[in-house]
Amino acid sequence: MTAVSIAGVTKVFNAGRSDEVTALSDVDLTVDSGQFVSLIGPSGCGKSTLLRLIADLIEPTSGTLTVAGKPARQARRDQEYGIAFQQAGLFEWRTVRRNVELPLELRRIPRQQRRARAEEMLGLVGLSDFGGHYPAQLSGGMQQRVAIARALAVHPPLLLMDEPFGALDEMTRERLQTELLQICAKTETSTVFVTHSISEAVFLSDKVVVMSARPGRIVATIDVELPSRDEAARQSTAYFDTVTAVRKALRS
Ligand SMILES: Nc1ncnc2c1ncn2[C@@H]1O[C@H](COP(=O)(O)OP(=O)(O)OP(=O)(O)O)[C@@H](O)[C@H]1O
Repeated sequence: MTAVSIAGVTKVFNAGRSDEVTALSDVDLTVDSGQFVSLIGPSGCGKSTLLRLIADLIEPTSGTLTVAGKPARQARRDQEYGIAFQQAGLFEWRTVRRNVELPLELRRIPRQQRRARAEEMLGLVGLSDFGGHYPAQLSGGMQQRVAIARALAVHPPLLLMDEPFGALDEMTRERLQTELLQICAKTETSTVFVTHSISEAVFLSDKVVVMSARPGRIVATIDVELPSRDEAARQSTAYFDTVTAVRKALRS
């Protein structure tokens, strides 16, 4: 099964005006079911634009884009994906539990079921004891885990993440990377992940998509084959070789 299929997608902002920008030009990309794919590239190369197109937050100027085999618009209606951005984007006046319940409320899932699902998700991200807290009472890393729990609450087959760990310190970031991989494996979720970090992209991904700017294009797609996805993998030759390959692709 294909989680995301993008063919010949171009996105022009402000077409016909003096501030016209071709953010993406003729992009092809396939994300297979269960795959973890990272998008990496210089600032302004269209990573977030591509993610927003998949999420149907904006429309392509040309080309086709399907999510779970459906047009992006239909996939959004069917809540085929969850989204987590760099800012956790939690509602400060809602408890952690009620933040996670929000997408279920929007789906009109009965209260008891909502509560049970929220507890399950909080367990998954290691925050079972914090359901009654408010976001301001949590650290940045914990808030990010709540955002991931919320994105996964409707059990979406696809997770879209835009630099979700960008604001965190290195240690927290590495811990969350390992947790995210475990969660994705457990829930069989496909993921499209935007990052500026080569090491993060390589550690997390089955496939790293390298982009260039003006206009945004895919310049290389690098498959990642690591012996494992635990801390030991960060010391493996395959890991260092792949980091070098991504760095070279970014430089060219
Ligand atoms: N709503 C918009 N209106 C006009 N131009 C836009 C809009 N959104 C993005 N752009 C332009 O499209 C290009 C790609 O932007 P995008 O945010 O996708 O890049 P990015 O790779 O995610 O960058 P960064 O790494 O800095 O977050 C940029 O030149 C940006 O100025």
